[in-house]
Amino acid sequence: MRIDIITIFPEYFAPLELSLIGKARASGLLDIRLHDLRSWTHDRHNTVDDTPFGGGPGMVMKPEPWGAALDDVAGRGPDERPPRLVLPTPSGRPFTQAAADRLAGEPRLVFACGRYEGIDSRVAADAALRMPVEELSVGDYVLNGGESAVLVMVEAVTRLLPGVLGNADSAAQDSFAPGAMHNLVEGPVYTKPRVWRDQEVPPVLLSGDHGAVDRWRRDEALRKTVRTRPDLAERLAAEGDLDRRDRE
Ligand SMILES: NC(=O)c1ccno1
Repeated sequence: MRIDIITIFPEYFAPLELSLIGKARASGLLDIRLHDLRSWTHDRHNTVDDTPFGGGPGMVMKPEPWGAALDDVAGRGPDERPPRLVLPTPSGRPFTQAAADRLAGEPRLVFACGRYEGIDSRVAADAALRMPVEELSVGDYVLNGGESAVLVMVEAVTRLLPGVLGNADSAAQDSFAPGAMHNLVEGPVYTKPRVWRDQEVPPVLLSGDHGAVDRWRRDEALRKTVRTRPDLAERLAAEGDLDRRDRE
């Protein structure tokens, strides 16, 4: 997968040199390219923003640098599939595990990091003439810019690519993963020592009975989901999963 990130703060993405994503880039599994939006400005101050039409506080990112940057970065050959453009914004559709799974199937993603009050809305409309465009939100809160949201999305998406996680099975057992963990969050996990500060590891985990361990883990995931995510528990109940799983 190739990922292009356009931002006025390329240094924000230093963490993508670390850990599993860093290793995937070094191995060629993942091609992440950073682009400084100011490279597409031509004035002395490398201006990327201006006051909003209609008045109001803050500044809006100018369309010209974004248009030129996307023309260059998201440009493609006549027989190449266009990349998918992702715009992180509080006003976007929720970025969920399902969205991460879907985006992990894309050969190319371009992330546009807005700042200030956002990017002139004509940029997304213009880009949509040439490529699929998605506005996605990592949560119902506002950040100072899209960079933190893109770090979150890039990590959630790229960890699903074959070969990035050490153990391919672990993603399937994560909270929200499609299949057995759909609408479920993970329950508790334990490692050595068996007793720590008078807390003992649940004996079933030491039993060697894999069926019993699987059932215990599912029950604990259900309990955790009911306790911390009643919204998901409602969905499970509506799908009849909660009752069926409860009985198992
Ligand atoms: N909630 C978000 O995804 C976001 C992006 C930029 N600011 O907030």
